[in-house]
Amino acid sequence: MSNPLKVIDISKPEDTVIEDLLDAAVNQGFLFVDGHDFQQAEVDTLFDLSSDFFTKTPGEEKQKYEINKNNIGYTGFTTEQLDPRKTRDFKEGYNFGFVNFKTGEFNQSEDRYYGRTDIDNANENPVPPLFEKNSGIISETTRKLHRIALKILELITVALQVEDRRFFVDRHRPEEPSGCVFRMLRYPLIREDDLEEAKQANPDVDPTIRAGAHTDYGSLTLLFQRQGQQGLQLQMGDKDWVEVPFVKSQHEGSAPPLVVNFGDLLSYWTNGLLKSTIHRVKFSPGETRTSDRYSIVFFVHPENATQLTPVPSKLVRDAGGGIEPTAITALEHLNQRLADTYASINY
Ligand SMILES: O=C(O)CCC(=O)C(=O)O
Ligand SMILES: [Fe+2]
Repeated sequence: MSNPLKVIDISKPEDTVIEDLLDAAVNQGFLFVDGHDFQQAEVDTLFDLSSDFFTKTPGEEKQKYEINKNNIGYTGFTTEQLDPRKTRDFKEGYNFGFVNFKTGEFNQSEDRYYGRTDIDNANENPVPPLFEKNSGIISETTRKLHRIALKILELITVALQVEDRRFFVDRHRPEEPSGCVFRMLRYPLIREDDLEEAKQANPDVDPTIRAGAHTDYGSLTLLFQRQGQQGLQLQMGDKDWVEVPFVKSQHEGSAPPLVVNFGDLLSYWTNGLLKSTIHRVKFSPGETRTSDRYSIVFFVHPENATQLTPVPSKLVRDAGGGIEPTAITALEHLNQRLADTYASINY
């Protein structure tokens, strides 16, 4: 499969990568990022952990950790609907949230996360025992992903010719409350749901679509996929759907490049200059896939209180054409999008 996306190596000197980064952000909204410091063995361990959780935990046990108002927990096969016009997504996921990226603590209680107390109430966002047992690698992974995200954001700041190169970094501080979520996802090979019923209600239902067409909400999304488990597709330009291939790292022993895309918030913040591209997950009919698709995703958001007034850059100003979008906070932006997606959960 040919690769329609750029691959940038963030371990290379800054001035050799920023042009490609900006070009990808402005024209495609997606790219591959190599030169992160994840080893293949490390990422294999994470995927093994994810498959252990999804395939070895009984359904009723998973329900005990069902997604809550903090966007933390397990989403089963009927919870999420990324494209509201279509059937529900046939996939399952587990969201880790309320992470302090300085200490690596995750699923903290609300009071502790917001700094109202030092005491953690572990029952509020309970961690399944398998993840509790492996909390070390989960913490390390989230911290590392956050550092990589900051590096990419700093490169974008330079590419956008913003005077203060820490503009985004200062608004994504690791220990401040934000909408950041670390997520494990599984799309089973065979779908077992009431598709017939869904088809009768809506003849447009396509059983091969596993995550409906959508854009991401935050600033950046970083994703690991596995060889032989493709399925992510993008809507770019006037082309129909473009497949994201699997590509290998240029670094010996390293995990594959991260798939990185820009979310609605960053697009809003840059007057639409950076693209938040529509994507979905689809299994091709009749393909010779032999395993489920697993992905590991990190959704990056700025600190909740961040005011989304346009980024101070001439490129951003020009993109706005003199029109200033309404200044809302990052939290307001996120809440609006979450309310649309989880229509069945009351906030
Ligand atoms: O699993 C994937 O490849 C894509 C997931 C995704 O787009 C999402 O969860 O927002
Ligand atoms: Fe997405």
